[in-house]
Amino acid sequence: MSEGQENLRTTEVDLGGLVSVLATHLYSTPLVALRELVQNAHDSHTRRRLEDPDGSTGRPELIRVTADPARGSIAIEDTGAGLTEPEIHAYLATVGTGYTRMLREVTGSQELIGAFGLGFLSAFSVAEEVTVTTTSHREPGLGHRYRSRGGQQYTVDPAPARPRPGTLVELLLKPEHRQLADEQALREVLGRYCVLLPVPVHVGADEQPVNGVPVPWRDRPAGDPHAARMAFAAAFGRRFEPLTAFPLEPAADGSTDAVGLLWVQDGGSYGSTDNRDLAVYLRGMLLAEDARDLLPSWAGFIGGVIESNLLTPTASREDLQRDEHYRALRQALTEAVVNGLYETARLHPAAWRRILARHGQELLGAALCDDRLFTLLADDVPVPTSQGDLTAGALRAAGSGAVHVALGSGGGFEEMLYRAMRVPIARGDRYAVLPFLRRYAQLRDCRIVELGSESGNKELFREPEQPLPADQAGWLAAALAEPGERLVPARFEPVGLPLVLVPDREAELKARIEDDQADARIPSAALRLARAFTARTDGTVKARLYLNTDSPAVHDLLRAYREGHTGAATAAGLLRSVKVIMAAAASDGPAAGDLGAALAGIGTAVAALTAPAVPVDPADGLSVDLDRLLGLGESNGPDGTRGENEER
Ligand SMILES: Nc1ncnc2c1ncn2[C@@H]1O[C@H](COP(=O)(O)OP(=O)(O)OP(=O)(O)O)[C@@H](O)[C@H]1O
Repeated sequence: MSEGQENLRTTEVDLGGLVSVLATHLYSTPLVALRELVQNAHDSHTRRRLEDPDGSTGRPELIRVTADPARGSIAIEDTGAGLTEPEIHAYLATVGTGYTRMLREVTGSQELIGAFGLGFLSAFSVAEEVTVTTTSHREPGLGHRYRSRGGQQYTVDPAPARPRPGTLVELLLKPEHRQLADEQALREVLGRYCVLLPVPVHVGADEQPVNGVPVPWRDRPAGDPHAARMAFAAAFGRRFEPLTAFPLEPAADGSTDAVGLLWVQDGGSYGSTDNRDLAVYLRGMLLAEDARDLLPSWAGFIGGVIESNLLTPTASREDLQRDEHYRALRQALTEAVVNGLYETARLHPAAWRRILARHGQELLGAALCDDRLFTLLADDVPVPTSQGDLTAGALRAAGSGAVHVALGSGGGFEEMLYRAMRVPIARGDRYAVLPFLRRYAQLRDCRIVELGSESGNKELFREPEQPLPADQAGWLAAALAEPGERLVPARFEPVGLPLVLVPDREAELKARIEDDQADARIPSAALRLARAFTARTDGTVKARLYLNTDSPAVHDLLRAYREGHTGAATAAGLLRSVKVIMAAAASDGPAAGDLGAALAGIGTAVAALTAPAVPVDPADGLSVDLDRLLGLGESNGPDGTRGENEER
């Protein structure tokens, strides 16, 4: 004995506490107890076949689960190997040890499910008393009855031999779990848990097993494989109808053994919808009911069932270890979804059209996350526009070779102009539309006009022939623009329109995306993409005030200013009011300026222009400054002098 080993002590186990934790806290739902017991019954069938391949003691046939609502009990009956009395003590009643794992190690059988020697304990999470009556196929004339309340102590007594080898497990349910004693509920739960188990599982007196639907990737059913896939998907997918179904094949490089079926669900999806639904089976038993994280995050419309023997379950068998097989499976599933969508587009055009119509919005985002998907979808996926859903190609054709997209949330002056020209405009405020079209334009080498951005507006608002002198531009900016508005002299149609305020849509978009982030409504991948596009916007310029240098009204205004005309400020005040009123009419959001003040400004200007001439006292040469009187600001000309027409 080495130094210090004389102090070696054995750790004490508080069996009562351990049993209680395992029985009541290991699993997320009491239904798992049913799964564990059916799985034990199934393993027992496999054991019997392995130990008695010739069937000298008869053949295992089926598993039957019955409920007695009056008594509040459930019974699981199998025709498997049964247990001898020593086996009851050594395996059933010893926590952490099971015969099943040993048998798998010896035989290498991949059909055996049990591994931890824990599952039976889960019976005590739902039952106040558990009775196991069993006859081993090795001792067909003997019967034993195990009985326990709570799992910590148990008795085993002789019992009449069962008519055939096998085991009957009876659960007297705790009052809070009595509702489980309902055969219809059992059909639903077991239909999902057992769908891939080869041994038939019947509920109550049913002649049809709950796992009677042919498994398309196993049974290779005769006839149309697509029809068989659709039938399985329709039977399994509880919430949605399948629009199409395609297989998950084993990876060619052997990185994953997973096989199964994926389908596109009916039921509209939006950018932020996540209806991913993936059930994972291990050796035929449901392991993870909602393993959505194995599917790509953009595939919110995909459902599926897969099975793999390489995955490792956690001890509760409700989740999977995140090991290299898990990662390889994720990769394989992404490939399978993309391949499946390609196959659907090629072989099932009607289903493809329905998928595009149902999931168009989400596919726009998906296309951005996967290059192959982008190639598939670029010309097919509908984009929401001012003229309904159109493909990017149709949008481009109608825009004379350019794709027009509005950055704002609808309306707006620039959009109005294009609508008048009957050019459809994509709704850039919708999920993924803007980055999708930017990428499309890059890929197809076409022009993209982003209405509301500075570059997009250049298409509408042309440079003036000559720049405005700085003093005139400065005066106009002070007289017409509010803080956050930038005055931009430009030429545009119609010339009758002297000025127009165009909000900076990129700044709006940025603000909205930051809002969305707070709401966590957009999946993070899509949000990152959107933010990358708005990162260059600093948001300080909230709107551009385009001043039409072709407009006669602007010519007159500038002339009046240059000449020091007192009416210049009155006219500018009037235009400022017009600006605010037009902006309010064009926007569906809050008014860009103070609408009340703008309306009042019109009245003030009209009053100023129609006020009776005030007589001038030639003695002191003073005149009444109308503008000052009206509170519209200084009316000084560039040099601070008054114009010759000031008394008019
Ligand atoms: N219905 C049954 N028929 C025959 N043997 C059974 C039955 N149920 C349980 N056993 C025996 O009891 C052992 C312990 O069962 P338990 O469910 O606790 O663990 P397991 O199935 O081996 O592993 P796991 O915890 O992974 O389910 C099994 O290995 C098996 O030998």
